[in-house]
Amino acid sequence: MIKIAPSILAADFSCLGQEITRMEKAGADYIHVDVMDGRFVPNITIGPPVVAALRSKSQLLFDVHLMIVEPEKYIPDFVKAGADIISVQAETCPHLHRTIYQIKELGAMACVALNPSTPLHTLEYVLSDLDMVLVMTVNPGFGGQTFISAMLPKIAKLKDMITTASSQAVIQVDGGIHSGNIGEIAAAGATVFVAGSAIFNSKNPEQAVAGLRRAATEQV
Ligand SMILES: O=C(CO)[C@@H](O)[C@H](O)COP(=O)(O)O
Ligand SMILES: [Fe+2]
Repeated sequence: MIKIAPSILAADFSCLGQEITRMEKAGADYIHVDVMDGRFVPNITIGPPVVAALRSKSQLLFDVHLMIVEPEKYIPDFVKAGADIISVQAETCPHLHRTIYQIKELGAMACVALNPSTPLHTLEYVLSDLDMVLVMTVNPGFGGQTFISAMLPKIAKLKDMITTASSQAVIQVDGGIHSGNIGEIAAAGATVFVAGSAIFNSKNPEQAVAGLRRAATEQV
């Protein structure tokens, strides 16, 4: 039930293929791919050709987090490249319902990400259409930031909204997750955990993944 998704933003970009294989061997469930455009966030990372090149390196689900403006222009390319889950930031989607259905019609799982300051009611009328909701627990753009603890009540409130809406959506969290805080985040209702620094900066990624999973599972 608990899913651990290493973010390759913290990987060695000179050998991303090997880094992904290393994460699969370490017991990861998903590979989290952060796509940044230098416009929605002040950082630039990778695009569909890199995702396509990495696709053959792992059987794991590719969880592609789009931190880009006008994501609807690029979603088909990312799905073609091998994305299994596409997350769009709600702040970039004036036609959010349409974008969610664009993702689903292309055969990928649809997720909407919310910045820390974006209210949950943005999702009120689309919650039952979603496979996952991503609560950003840092302001997007960089790895290695500190978890914003005000997101704990937000996660708990989202969990209630999902139950009330009889939605199948699971709650993902991303930013500043480590073995010391994952328990309380799981207790609030999250089940999918993105972790970059906590896994890639560890000397033993297998132990890091197992430790995160154990600490989260104990609280569910
Ligand atoms: O989307 C983002 C940042 O914008 C994340 O996926 C980070 O890459 C997570 O890194 P850590 O906070 O775990 O180091
Ligand atoms: Fe991310």
